[in-house]
Amino acid sequence: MSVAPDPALVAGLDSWRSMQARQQPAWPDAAAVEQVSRELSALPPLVFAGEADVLTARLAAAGRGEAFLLQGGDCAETFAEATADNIRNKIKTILQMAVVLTYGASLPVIKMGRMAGQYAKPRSSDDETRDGVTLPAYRGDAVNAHAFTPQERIPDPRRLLDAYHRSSATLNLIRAFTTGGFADLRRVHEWNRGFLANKAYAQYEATAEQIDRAIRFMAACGADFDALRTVEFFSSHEALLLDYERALTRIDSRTGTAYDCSAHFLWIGERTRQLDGAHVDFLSRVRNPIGVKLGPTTSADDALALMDKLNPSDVPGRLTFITRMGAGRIREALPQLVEKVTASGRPVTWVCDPMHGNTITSDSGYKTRRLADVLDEVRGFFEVHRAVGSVPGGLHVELTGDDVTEVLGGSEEIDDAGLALRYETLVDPRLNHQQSLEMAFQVAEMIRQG
Ligand SMILES: O=C[C@H](O)[C@H](O)COP(=O)(O)O
Ligand SMILES: C=C(OP(=O)(O)O)C(=O)O
Repeated sequence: MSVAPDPALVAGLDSWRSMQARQQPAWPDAAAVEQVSRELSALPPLVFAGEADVLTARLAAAGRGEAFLLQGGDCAETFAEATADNIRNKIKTILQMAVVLTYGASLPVIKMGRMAGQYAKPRSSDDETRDGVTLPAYRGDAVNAHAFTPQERIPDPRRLLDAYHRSSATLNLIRAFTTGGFADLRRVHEWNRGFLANKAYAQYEATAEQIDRAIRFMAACGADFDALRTVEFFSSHEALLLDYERALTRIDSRTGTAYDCSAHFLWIGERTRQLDGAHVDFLSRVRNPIGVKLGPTTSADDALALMDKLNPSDVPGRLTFITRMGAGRIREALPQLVEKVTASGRPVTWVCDPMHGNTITSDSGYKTRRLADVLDEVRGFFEVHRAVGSVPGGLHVELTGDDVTEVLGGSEEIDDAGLALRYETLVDPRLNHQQSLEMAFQVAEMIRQG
């Protein structure tokens, strides 16, 4: 039997429309946006509310130190790259990192992609100028195209429908890979095939061999391995384009409450987390587990006020704070936040995004990051939580399963000249497959030390 929603709850889902919504595209035609919203509202949800509830329970465990979140994927997914090869390589990378973390740290790892919906980006500037020509900035494939022509840069709401369909196809393949046998832990070696031999892969092979031996031993003892065949894999993206998120929000017939069914987990970005802003209001009204990015200027009072607004009933796992302070600032900026939030005794899951506070421009002009800074921020995150007695609950990273050259350093020693070889991202630099594995080994060690 379905539960009827409270009419006030349904009306509240549109209250963001009278608030300031930052980082929205300047859509040229409001009627076209309304038409697309109607079409999206009539399409099936991408996820089931019950799956979001399972994730809330998993994130609650991460908040208590009984699990660890690994959230990773592109800075910005693109329509052109929503291919089987790309999706498979990203999943393989996340599965491999998860194996390294699970084995190294003896903790269950919650696997979540910045995938199947990460098609919109907040930007520092509304415009981009090249050779004296100024056009609207690229805001992700859900909004406009990257090509630098006046026509391509005009925000087009029909792209929201494309974003929905690409997300749907991506999620379909993710579900096939993660439940159809590809993610079976007994294939742990095969996820490494096709990558060139190097230090991180050799280290991975050694771990995989140990896991294999343990599995063979348990099999010989008569253990039942059905549970190893499938893995839980959750989708997530920044809930930036409120017309899209609203249209994908549905009333759960089991409970009469609202879920944003565009993904299992949605987060609010550093640029849109104003307490009286539209994004915070909208996500306060859906029941998914949600995150908020917190940059180095966040005060403890900001964090506490966000908890009041976004998780007034103190549901464990509902609210994740994703801190992105920068390696140079985390040790001074994070303690005051963590101390006060911890002293409140209220549940929050703390996750480290070591990417967004460490962006630099290289001498040759590439937007990049140093792997050393990224790892140093993760180290600082663990140090602060250990000192305060709180729980470092996870990692949020921009990565790809491919062999790109966007982040400096790592055992391949990518330098400024090397960036030009395969710099493919349209917005922010991502760890490549090897750098991602290197990071997993180091983070497993950090967890183990605790
Ligand atoms: O991914 C994060 C932001 O969208 C990105 O850093 C903004 O980049 P910009 O400063 O190039 O606009
Ligand atoms: C824009 C992002 O991050 P932040 O809001 O932390 O800058 C992002 O994660 O894509």
